[in-house]
Amino acid sequence: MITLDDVTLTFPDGDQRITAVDHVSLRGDAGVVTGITGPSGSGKSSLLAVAATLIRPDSGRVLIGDTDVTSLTRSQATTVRRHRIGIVFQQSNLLPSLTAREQLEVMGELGHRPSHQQRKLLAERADELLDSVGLAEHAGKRPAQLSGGQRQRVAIARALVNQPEVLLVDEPTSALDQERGAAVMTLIQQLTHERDTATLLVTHDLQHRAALDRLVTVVDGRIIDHP
Ligand SMILES: Nc1ncnc2c1ncn2[C@@H]1O[C@H](COP(=O)(O)OP(=O)(O)OP(=O)(O)O)[C@@H](O)[C@H]1O
Repeated sequence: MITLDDVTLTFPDGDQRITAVDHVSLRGDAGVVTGITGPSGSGKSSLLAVAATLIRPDSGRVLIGDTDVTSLTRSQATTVRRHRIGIVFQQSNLLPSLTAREQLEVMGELGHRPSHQQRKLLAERADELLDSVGLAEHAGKRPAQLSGGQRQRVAIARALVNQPEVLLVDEPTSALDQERGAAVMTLIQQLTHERDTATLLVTHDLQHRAALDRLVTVVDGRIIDHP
């Protein structure tokens, strides 16, 4: 579960400050895709960056499970981010020289040197995840050999390799056509249900509304409805 509790985030804007997130409280439950929508500039990505511990809010708290990540040091927050949060950005941000399997293995090895046994388990998990995103046969391919939709699937699998409780996804379909976009959204919903992740998914277009279990709308940094 992820909880944002009365979070406010401002950015400098000349000699003033602009409020990107304005007293937002939001809970993402395990096994639920919570969609966050709203107009351009309304603060969706800022909200996600705070949830990801990438930006510390001016005030308010972010809890991952029971851990208040806003009170952690930068290095403690990095550890939480690596182990408990998976992040998928608009562009898949894959490393060009690595195969699909290696993208996942590298993520699993970040920050520690795995034993032989751990490496073996990681390779198994990478294969299992690539299978679950429909890419078992493409595990040995590099990003340039994959389509946009396949690259986004690798990015989703990579985000799940450390078995995170929280999955944060920013506009996953923006580089995809409608059909591939729909397939990626359905996949995220299916993995959220199967793996019990608390998924927050930012999207400005609602043609894939069916793949969201819940939807909140942000306008001018505030959540305006909580259906
Ligand atoms: N690094 C930054 N420095 C200054 N202002 C910023 C920064 N990032 C975002 N903002 C401002 O904060 C507000 C919210 O931006 P944000 O990117 O979170 O909106 P968004 O809803 O994700 O927009 P979009 O749908 O266009 O991606 C905007 O007014 C934006 O200009």
